[in-house]
Amino acid sequence: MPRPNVPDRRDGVPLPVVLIGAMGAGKSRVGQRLAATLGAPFVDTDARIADRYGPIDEIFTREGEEYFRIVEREVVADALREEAVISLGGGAVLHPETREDLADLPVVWLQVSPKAVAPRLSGGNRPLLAEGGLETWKAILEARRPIYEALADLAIDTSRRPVARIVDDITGQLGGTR
Ligand SMILES: Nc1ncnc2c1ncn2[C@@H]1O[C@H](COP(=O)(O)OP(=O)(O)OP(=O)(O)O)[C@@H](O)[C@H]1O
Ligand SMILES: O=C(O)C1=C[C@@H](O)[C@@H](O)[C@H](O)C1
Ligand SMILES: [Mg+2]
Repeated sequence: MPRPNVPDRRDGVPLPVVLIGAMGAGKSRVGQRLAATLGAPFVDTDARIADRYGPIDEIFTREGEEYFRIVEREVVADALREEAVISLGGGAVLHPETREDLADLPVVWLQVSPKAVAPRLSGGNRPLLAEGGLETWKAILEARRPIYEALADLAIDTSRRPVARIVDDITGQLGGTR
């Protein structure tokens, strides 16, 4: 039976559907492609924060991470009410209210190995990786792994998979299952 707070389905995939995971796992890129495949709206909470408050690295520098998490929570809470594919920032799951919201929604955890993520991180502007690079990325992932694990309905390793295959996996595994 459909859940009351999962009001819509596209190709059998319940909406909203939420992508979580580490920096560079592919949440933005896979989310965009999944939304296009389903004909659903796409929301990237990092992009929305940047639209409303300016570049994320500048928010970190000017106001600090604690302030960023408050702003992020507001944007995430609004987004999770939309019938859309929603890609969260890597650390959005740190907020307890976001974890509560996600407990009732279909959540896909995109995973990636350190080896595969290294080249993906080279171009980005990620304030938490400004010092320590890949070692910092690994430490952040290990600290968050239990959270991602507890929230995920489906985990997909993106390390050596093209985006189209990942989207097929998601639609195949979530379609008609909830
Ligand atoms: N399956 C994939 N195979 C190869 N490259 C990929 C794959 N998925 C994403 N990428 C590339 O990796 C980089 C990071 O991807 P993306 O921005 O989607 O990650 P993200 O999870 O949204 O990261 P962040 O948390 O920093 O926003 C981009 O250059 C993207 O094109
Ligand atoms: O993993 C994180 O804590 C972050 C990931 C990015 O998506 C951004 O939300 C920001 O750079 C923080
Ligand atoms: Mg992203």
